[in-house]
Amino acid sequence: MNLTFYKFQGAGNDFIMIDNRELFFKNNTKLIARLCHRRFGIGADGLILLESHPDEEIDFKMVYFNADGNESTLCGNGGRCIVAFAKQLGLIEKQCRFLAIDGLHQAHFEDDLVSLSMPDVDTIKSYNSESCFLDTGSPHHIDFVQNTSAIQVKAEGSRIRNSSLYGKAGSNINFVEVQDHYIKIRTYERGVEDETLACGTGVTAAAIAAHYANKIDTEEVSVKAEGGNLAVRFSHQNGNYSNIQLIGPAEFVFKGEIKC
Ligand SMILES: N[C@H](CCC[C@H](N)C(=O)O)C(=O)O
Repeated sequence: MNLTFYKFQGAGNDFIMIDNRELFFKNNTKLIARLCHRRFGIGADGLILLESHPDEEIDFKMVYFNADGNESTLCGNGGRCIVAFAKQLGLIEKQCRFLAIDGLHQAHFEDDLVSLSMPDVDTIKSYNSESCFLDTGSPHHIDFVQNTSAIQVKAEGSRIRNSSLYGKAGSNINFVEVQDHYIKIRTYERGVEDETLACGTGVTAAAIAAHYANKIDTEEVSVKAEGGNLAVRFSHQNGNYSNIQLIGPAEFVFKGEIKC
């Protein structure tokens, strides 16, 4: 059987996109892991299905799988890429509403960037002044560091992710450096089990954590990831964060067919 797929990337976080409105592709952990494999497959951080939704007010449904083949929680960059994919398919124009595993999301285009609504954050667990945990649709551990370039992200990220701190479910691990007018981030991603060039829910978590820790005082934060620049906007009141938007590029790379 030949499978048609589209490859997209958002700040270097890359995904295999499949138009699954005919429900042709069935969830198969081994197959998804092979498709995401950088040598034996197409290669990607994750695979995303675009499916129809019965409610005409909802443009489509998003189903996300990590590179290990397992379905996972919200993918922020993947959410921005599926919006660009839906536009390329002619499903939407300038804005949309779609359903993901954590609920409804709105998205719109800002010039050639995609802005995605992210879930509210009202609980942040501070371990100390330089470390915390929060969930932005996916779980994120944040360590504030002096210099992200000096971090052995795969080794240190894997150690924390697999420690007793996060049990079997684990967490994504972010190393964040706060500069005057932006923050830098490097992320070890759960389910990829390696550093990715960007992580949308991680970028969102880093911006909110930096504001919560009084390391920044603006409600719009520029974030430099290894694979590109993103921005996070939010409203804040008494430790509650709402109207959160993740803004950044979401680009088509190529279309292909693969026997599977
Ligand atoms: N690996 C993450 C999901 C994808 C997150 C990332 N790709 C993003 O853009 O948010 C997890 O299992 O929690």
